Amino acid sequence: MNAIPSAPAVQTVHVPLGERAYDILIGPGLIARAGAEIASRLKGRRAAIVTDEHVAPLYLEALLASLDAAGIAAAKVVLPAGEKTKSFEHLITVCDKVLEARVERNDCVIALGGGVIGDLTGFAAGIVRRGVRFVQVPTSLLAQVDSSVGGKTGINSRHGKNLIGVFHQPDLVLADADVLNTLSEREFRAGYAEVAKYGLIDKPDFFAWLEANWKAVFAGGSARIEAIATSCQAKADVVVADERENGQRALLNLGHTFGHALEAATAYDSRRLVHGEGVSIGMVLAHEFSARMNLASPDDARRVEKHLKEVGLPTRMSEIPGELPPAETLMDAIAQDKKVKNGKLTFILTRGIGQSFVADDVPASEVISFLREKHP
Ligand SMILES: NC(=O)c1ccc[n+]([C@@H]2O[C@H](COP(=O)([O-])OP(=O)(O)OC[C@H]3O[C@@H](n4cnc5c(N)ncnc54)[C@H](O)[C@@H]3O)[C@@H](O)[C@H]2O)c1
Ligand SMILES: O=C(O)C(=O)C[C@@H](O)[C@H](O)[C@H](O)COP(=O)(O)O
Ligand SMILES: [Zn+2]
Repeated sequence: MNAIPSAPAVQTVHVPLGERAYDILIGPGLIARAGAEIASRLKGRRAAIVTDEHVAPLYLEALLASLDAAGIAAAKVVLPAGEKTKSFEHLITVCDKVLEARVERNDCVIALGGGVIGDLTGFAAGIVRRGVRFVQVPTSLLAQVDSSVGGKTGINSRHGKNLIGVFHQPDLVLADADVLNTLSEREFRAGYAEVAKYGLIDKPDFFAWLEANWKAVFAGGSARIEAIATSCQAKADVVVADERENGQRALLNLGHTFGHALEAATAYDSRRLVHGEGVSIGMVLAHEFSARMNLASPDDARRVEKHLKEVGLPTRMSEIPGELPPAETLMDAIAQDKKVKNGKLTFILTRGIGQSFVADDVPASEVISFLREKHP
């Protein structure tokens, strides 16, 4: 990693996916520029903005004004905030609103919000008229570093997390760093778990840089933009190599097999657990499980836990408020994971910091006895 640059400026990460290629712009003032950026890239002059009730009062007017100034007429839909919004009920609302607004294939649907709004809106954009243009304006750290990039969209099912959805790449991502100033500390930390994830997958230098510079990242300014851009570049590289997760894209799931099971076990109740917190606990579990399988040193798991704890993230299942179901129920959720092939479990395991790999055919018996140990 480089030293922290002095002045925050807009950085561009290009995602070279052939006819689905797009830019991710990261920096200050991008909501004010959104209309101009969209108008210069897309032919349509109509849009539908989807946002949530926390983000709407903060940024919707500014986005509408920017679109209006660029000659783009926009409809809007404001949904409840939180993970439970990733549901069929709200998908229907968004699809109806987009159709009512006569958004055509060359027009666009804009997600203004965190990963919940991005995943839901991207799914709607992928299925209305069999696919309309899609612009991500991510407003949470998690959405800026992860969910707005790569084209995974979807909703949750009673059978588990993100089980219904499509791949639908955005045409543009506008990550306005200024908006992170209104994000709660808890949500900022949750997004940070996904930032740390990139270091733990295959960027040990980035992880070490985060250990040294996390306070500057939390404080804002250039270090934050640097961390967001590094994360987006890391994700873009993986997505370009394996857009539809036939192999190595599964690395981006580090910590998620356990994390998603915990989200399902807490009924997607954000008072108990949010996605990034589940990923934080899941990444520690993945490192501990790797040590238990004699793949990595227990010191690596301790180092990961130390850093995540230091920034204030939960690292243990016991930190989740309220009762958790037994290990067997967590296993049921894990068995519904999309990485399961022919009934065999796939986990992202590690040989050390920044040395993650995709492990097919992980014995369920090992996982259940590990879970029983961790959650007696
Ligand atoms: N598609 C992908 O590749 C991908 C990647 C990672 C996570 N995800 C999904 O993303 C979701 C989590 O996203 P999230 O952490 O952004 O959650 P979220 O969308 O629920 O946002 C977190 C909270 O912050 C609020 N908020 C967002 N931006 C704000 C701002 N600027 N100021 C004040 N409040 C703001 C929201 O209203 C919400 O209450 C999960 O559903 C997860 O599965 C998807
Ligand atoms: O983009 C990906 O690929 C990821 O796995 C990123 C994850 O951080 C994200 O939570 C994603 O939604 C998980 O996907 P899923 O396929 O496990 O539902
Ligand atoms: Zn995630």
